Amino acid sequence: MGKRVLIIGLGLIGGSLALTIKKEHPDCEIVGFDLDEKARQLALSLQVIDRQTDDYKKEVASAHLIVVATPVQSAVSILSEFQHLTFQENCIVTDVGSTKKTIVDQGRLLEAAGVHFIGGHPMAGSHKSGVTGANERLFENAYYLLTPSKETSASKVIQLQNWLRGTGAKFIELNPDEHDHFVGMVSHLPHIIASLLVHQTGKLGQEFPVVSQLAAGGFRDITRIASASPSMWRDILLNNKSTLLEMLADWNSGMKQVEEMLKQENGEAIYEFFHEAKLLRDDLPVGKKGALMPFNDLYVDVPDHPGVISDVTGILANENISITNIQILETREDIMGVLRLTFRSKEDLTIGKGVLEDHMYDTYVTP
Ligand SMILES: NC(=O)c1ccc[n+]([C@@H]2O[C@H](COP(=O)([O-])OP(=O)(O)OC[C@H]3O[C@@H](n4cnc5c(N)ncnc54)[C@H](O)[C@@H]3O)[C@@H](O)[C@H]2O)c1
Ligand SMILES: O=C(O)C(=O)C[C@]1(C(=O)O)C=C[C@@H](O)C=C1
Repeated sequence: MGKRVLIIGLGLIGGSLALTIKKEHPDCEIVGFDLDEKARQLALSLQVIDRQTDDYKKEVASAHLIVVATPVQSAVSILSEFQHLTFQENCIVTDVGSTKKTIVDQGRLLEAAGVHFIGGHPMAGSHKSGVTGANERLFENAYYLLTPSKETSASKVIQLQNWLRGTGAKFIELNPDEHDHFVGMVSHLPHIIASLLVHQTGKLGQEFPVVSQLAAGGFRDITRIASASPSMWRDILLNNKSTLLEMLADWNSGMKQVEEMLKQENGEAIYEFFHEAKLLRDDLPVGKKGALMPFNDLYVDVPDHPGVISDVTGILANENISITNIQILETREDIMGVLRLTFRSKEDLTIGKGVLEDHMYDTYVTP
């Protein structure tokens, strides 16, 4: 009889992890629970899970791996309920929450009772939520952050990585404070900024509806994430409050400096502000594995006329090169647009770049 995995929270991340676990461990049984009955039924009919339960507490005792994949606040409550339950001796409990300190503090109480808890956070996702967006390749090449405590045995960490190896992610260990600080900077603060930008634009758009039509590639790129789940992000902010308050104070003082430069029409300072940002941004690890940049992406300038996308994909298909994602970054009438193609590997990217250039397309690895 194979092992049993219990996934609590059958949304984008829980569903995607269920798929990756099943891919690498086809003999295991994946049991799924979600508060929302529709999500449970959907996960079952999409074959993301093998079986659903409406009472996870009954399943805990027979599970070898338990993944809590709910929004952060619910994850903390579920872990606190776990204290009253009985687990198999070798069961590993993990989570996927975007903040770690409060969850790990709760998980540690379980460790004290002999349960192996290891906090986790795959640094990949989407602004989409729900099991319909589940994708077994979501975590490929991404960093998967783990926050074992000093007491967690190395063998348990390796066992968890083995369960999760189908993600194709790169594991990194951080302590929960480091995690919340670093991820606060590269994920949580940007989310607040993107959302405020949408609010400010929305206000202007109420008065001048044309504004929303003017919003082009730049606005779309910087605000895509504002379409994500509000309840997920409410929980993230509430669970990373002190870090984010410090970062917002820094942000406000940075904005004040920009305001001063502008009031004084200090062109030199404004130039330096943008120049330094450009150098820093250009120096980010493009092409290397990293939480900040997409991987194996090629940008292709394309004229905005019908058939161009099938021409590009056809050229690649003739060379047997698969693309894992294609995105149109900018489409303005009669003006050049940009396609972002994501390849499976660096080799595919290099060959794809070569053949597209042979067909007179302009391509770039950095946008
Ligand atoms: N979306 C991302 O980009 C991303 C990336 C990495 C980590 N995360 C983290 O993963 C977790 C899940 O995010 P998601 O994007 O999958 O969200 P989601 O909204 O797609 O799914 C969450 C699911 O949890 C269920 N749920 C809520 N409370 C529950 C409870 N008490 N018991 C059982 N089920 C419950 C919801 O019904 C929903 O189906 C969050 O903690 C989030 O911070 C998200
Ligand atoms: O790509 C996106 O849409 C995301 O917002 C993913 C993202 C991120 O900020 O990078 C969001 C939250 C998660 O905790 C991890 C990843």
